[in-house]
Amino acid sequence: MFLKLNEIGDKIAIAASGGKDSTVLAHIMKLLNERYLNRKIFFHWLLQRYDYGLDLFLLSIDEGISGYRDDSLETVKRNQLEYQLPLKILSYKDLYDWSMDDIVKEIGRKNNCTFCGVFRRQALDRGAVMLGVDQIVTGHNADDIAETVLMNILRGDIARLQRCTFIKTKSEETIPRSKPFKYTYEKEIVMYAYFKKLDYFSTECIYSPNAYRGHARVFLKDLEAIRPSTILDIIHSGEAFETSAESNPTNVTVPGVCNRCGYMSSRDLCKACLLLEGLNRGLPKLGIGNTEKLRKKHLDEKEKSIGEYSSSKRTPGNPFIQNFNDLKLGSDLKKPL
Ligand SMILES: Nc1ncnc2c1ncn2[C@@H]1O[C@H](COP(=O)(O)OP(=O)(O)OP(=O)(O)O)[C@@H](O)[C@H]1O
Repeated sequence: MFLKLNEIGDKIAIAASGGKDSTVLAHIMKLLNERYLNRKIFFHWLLQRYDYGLDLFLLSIDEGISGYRDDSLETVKRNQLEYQLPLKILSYKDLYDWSMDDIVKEIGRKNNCTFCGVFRRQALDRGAVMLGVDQIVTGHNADDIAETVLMNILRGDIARLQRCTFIKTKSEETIPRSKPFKYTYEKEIVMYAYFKKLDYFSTECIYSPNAYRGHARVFLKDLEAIRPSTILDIIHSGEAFETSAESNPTNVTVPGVCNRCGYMSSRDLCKACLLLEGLNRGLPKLGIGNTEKLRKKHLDEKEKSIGEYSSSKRTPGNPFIQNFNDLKLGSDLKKPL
């Protein structure tokens, strides 16, 4: 499985949160990569199977969640010493000027996971570019993927449903990501970590109790109690929806860059910049839910109020007359990579 996802000589960033999944992932990748120098010994062929020849890195994102991520990053640092792998840590505060603590203060505990997920995805991509890796691997397990399939069905998000079960992303515009634990149950990972006495951080995120994912998780656990194969059944159902870019235009992403941050995006303004724009303007709901509707509504309101505003007072630099098209030209929020 691991070898099929990677090629010998690949540079791989292991997305390390300090939790059980990514800790087990780092442990196993390190183990599979181990090189045995004494090749003349009798069981040479047996031992050589581990010699994957990958160039491994740990990549962690510090979302700025006091009492949670700071502690889990300490676990990552201990594992870095244990596994002797280079570690890169990037923080939301440095990349976006907002930590999750700041964001939650601004928007409350509803929808905060949307910000965290979008920012983390981009932060991991940015870290991967800095490290010059060919691929990112994450610790998503079978339970996580089944939850995602369920959530996409419940939200009617067909585009995501068609690609959420890919073991390796197929988009040409970003660094590929793979999920080697796609078919591994969470309980197997916990047992492995326990019996191998791995050092991992097991506290749930303090800002996620209200997340929609939590409801999908509870529902899934109830179903699993009735029918043990539920998790893999749901993944297989999700796979039945998988479509390639050739057969379905919704899966086609046009490679490009965000006009604001210059980072990879299939749209003029990437989702992270749209969310940031909302935060910086005191309109935190701007990038949540049906973005198109909100963009249009916001634009209409601006245009209406501009019409009521005396034209003599309008100046090109006046923020009052900025609309969303102006965002494409802006660079005030741009942070260097
Ligand atoms: N802050 C982070 N830094 C780096 N990678 C992360 C981070 N948060 C999540 N990931 C990656 O995404 C995967 C799934 O995220 P999830 O939120 O389920 O992680 P977790 O519960 O904090 O920890 P884990 O999945 O490692 O047990 C992780 O296994 C890890 O590979």
